[in-house]
Amino acid sequence: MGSSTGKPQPRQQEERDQEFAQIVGTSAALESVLAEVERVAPTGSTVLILGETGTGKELIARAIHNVSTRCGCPFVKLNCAAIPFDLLESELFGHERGAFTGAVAHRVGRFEMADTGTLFLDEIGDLPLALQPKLLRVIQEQEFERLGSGRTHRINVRLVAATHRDLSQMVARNEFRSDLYYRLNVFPISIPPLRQRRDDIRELVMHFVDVFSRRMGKRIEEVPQSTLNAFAAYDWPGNVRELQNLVERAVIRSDDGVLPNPLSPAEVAMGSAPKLGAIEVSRRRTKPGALPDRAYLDSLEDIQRQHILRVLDRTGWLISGPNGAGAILNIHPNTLRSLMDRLGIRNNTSHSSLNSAQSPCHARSGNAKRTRSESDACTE
Ligand SMILES: Nc1ncnc2c1ncn2[C@@H]1O[C@H](COP(=O)(O)OP(=O)(O)OP(=O)(O)O)[C@@H](O)[C@H]1O
Repeated sequence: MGSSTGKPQPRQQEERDQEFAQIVGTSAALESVLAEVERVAPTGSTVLILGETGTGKELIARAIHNVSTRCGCPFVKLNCAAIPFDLLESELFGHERGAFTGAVAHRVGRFEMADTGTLFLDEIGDLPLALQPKLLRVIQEQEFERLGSGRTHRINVRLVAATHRDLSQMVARNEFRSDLYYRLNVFPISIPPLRQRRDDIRELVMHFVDVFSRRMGKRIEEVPQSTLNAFAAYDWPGNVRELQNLVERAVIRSDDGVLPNPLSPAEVAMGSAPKLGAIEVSRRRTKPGALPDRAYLDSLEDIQRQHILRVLDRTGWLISGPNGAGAILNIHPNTLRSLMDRLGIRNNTSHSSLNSAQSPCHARSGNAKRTRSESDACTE
């Protein structure tokens, strides 16, 4: 653990590195997240982890548990979005036999399973309003009753919750109870999206190349600069999970020891950062005065096409009206339509703008979070 007074000493640094061994990356943004983890872990306080899908919220929750005095006790996870409403209460608090139709035996809930340890409630923003007072009570009083029982159970559980939603906005819309929000928001930790910590990309790529090449028994001897440049310029809407999946795809595709660029043109168009990012990468690696590699210089049309596709993706392909792409791009809808025609942008799977069989919408949903099954709500 680092001291609270400044930089960790070498031994502390070594211990810290071991504790965070699974967390790859050395960007300043990630380092400051880890410093927050170190600060809060030993306190036992409730932590709220905020971040887009795939940024590593669960990894951070586990790190908080591992660095805390509860390490060695249970770490129990429940994904509130993965459990049907009717079953969620029983999952959390357990039930007695006969508590409801189908309750043929008594069942221990996640709070009891996590006793003395940590309960990680993922997607807390999806917790139904009806269950929120019960959760508030158990956080405040550390006691609850199983469904169908009047017996009160006392427990000692540290709660770590996570969400990709803006809970304060949900509170403003009366979709989330303010008292529960304040109780959860004791110590918020925000994990920045990968596009805001591009310094981590290279290390993550190397890490996952290592993981997948070992797993598949393949030798990857070279990760070309062009592949790294493509990764560095991409926007990563699915964050580290998406990067992990794309590296896996690239390792599967590699048959000559070289890691190919796994990003399809559709993915690049849908999720690319402003291409200046790529140019900057080239510039940084190019001798002063030399021109960046032409391969990374997009034509104006390419940039227009990518930007229009991104805006259309946001508006659900709505072109006119105050929420349409025309209004966002500040051009008349008819002008936008003719521009789309000229650039070959069409909203169907056969559009040819990207030379791809995949529609942009499909490309995006391919990157998006995989549907979680009930089995994701696992226990360790
Ligand atoms: N810094 C990192 N180093 C190594 N692996 C990482 C890192 N961040 C995330 N991952 C990996 O990326 C995947 C997604 O991470 P995780 O499940 O923790 O994200 P999440 O934010 O909880 O996602 P979701 O919101 O969809 O539940 C996991 O396989 C995790 O191990």
